[in-house]
Amino acid sequence: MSTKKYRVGIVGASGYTGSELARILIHHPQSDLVAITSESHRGKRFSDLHQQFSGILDTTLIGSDELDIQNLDVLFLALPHGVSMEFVKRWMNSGVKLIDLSGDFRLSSPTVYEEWYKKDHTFPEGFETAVYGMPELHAEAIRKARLVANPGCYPTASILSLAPVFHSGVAVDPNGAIVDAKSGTTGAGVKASNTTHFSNVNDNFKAYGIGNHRHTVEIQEQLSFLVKKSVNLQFTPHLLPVDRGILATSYIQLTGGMTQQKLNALYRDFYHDQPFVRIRKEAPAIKEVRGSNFADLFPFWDSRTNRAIIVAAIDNLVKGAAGQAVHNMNLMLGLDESMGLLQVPLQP
Ligand SMILES: NC(=O)C1=CN([C@@H]2O[C@H](COP(=O)(O)OP(=O)(O)OC[C@H]3O[C@@H](n4cnc5c(N)ncnc54)[C@H](OP(=O)(O)O)[C@@H]3O)[C@@H](O)[C@H]2O)C=CC1
Ligand SMILES: CC(=O)N[C@@H](CCC(=O)OP(=O)(O)O)C(=O)O
Repeated sequence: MSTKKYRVGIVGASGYTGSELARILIHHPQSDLVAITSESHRGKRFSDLHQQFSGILDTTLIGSDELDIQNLDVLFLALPHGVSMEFVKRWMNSGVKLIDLSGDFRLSSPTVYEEWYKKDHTFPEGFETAVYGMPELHAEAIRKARLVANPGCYPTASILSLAPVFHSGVAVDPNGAIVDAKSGTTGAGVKASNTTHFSNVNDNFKAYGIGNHRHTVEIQEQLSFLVKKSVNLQFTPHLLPVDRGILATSYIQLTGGMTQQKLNALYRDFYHDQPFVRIRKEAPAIKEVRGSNFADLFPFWDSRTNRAIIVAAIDNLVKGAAGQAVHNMNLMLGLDESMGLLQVPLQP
């Protein structure tokens, strides 16, 4: 078995997913983290910015204009949407494998993007090449991809929850599904804002983006792709007073004839060869996946209302972002898909 080291770079080092990528990649046996960029902190050391890396990763940050792109095998873009597309445009034909953590290339077309993100797309050509990076659904395409659009954190929890039932065709009305999701504040990025201000988050809990959050269309499109017809669903996010974690509870109306045993079998069969989806016997808690790449699912059949209720827990920064991105890298490089990603969750 080859033990070749692949040369890897991260753009956007000062952000949360940039730091989480570094945390995973430094222990990845076949990655060599050779370049980390920061526009706002170039010249500083990575560990000056993220002090938990002191003595572990003291690499000097460079500007993205200083990157020796020809010298890299893989480049992660951990940038805000709207910013990332310019970098994809610049490096699309450089030969480097690009993994974009933003939402810039996740949707089916620039038109859908502009409708939901309320901004112009400056690199529409990228949509022809981009592959939606959810390994549980698109592993074959990801293996051949030059540009992977890494999924959003809420869509990761939501799509994994709904896919087995939608794929089996037992939902009464695929348009009637409801996803009620809650996220920790790191989902909003490193920049302080009124929303993430301590006094507004601590001892508090609120819904936002009701009826119009951009992740609604991302979830709908992936499920539509799976069932080969248009899907409309209800998605409501909430902000939790915790650092990390997403807990999503999904409701799908079924006809009778379902049992708890059959529902469990549906989920176990759909994910039987997936290393990071764990089908649980009880509802998972966010601390049971914290710091790990696992997505824990609990399918529950409510015979009283004929509803399947699926509770999902992920770490938004790992399975919802950096971990899933490294999983995509493994597939793109033809490596064991779980390489460097089998950390045990940090509990308590
Ligand atoms: N946080 C999460 O849970 C998840 C995030 N994502 C997506 O991943 C991407 C990165 O997220 P995250 O790490 O949380 O974001 P952050 O806001 O924490 O970090 C983004 C970084 O991008 C760099 N940057 C470069 N140009 C700009 C610019 N014009 N404006 C602002 N920042 C800029 C900055 O780093 P520097 O100055 O060092 O270059 C900044 O720290 C986003 O697209 C996000 O939507 C996806 C799933 C989950
Ligand atoms: C808690 C929180 O604010 N979460 C973010 C989504 C997280 C994310 O990064 O999603 P994208 O990659 O699709 O932008 C939000 O609701 O906007």
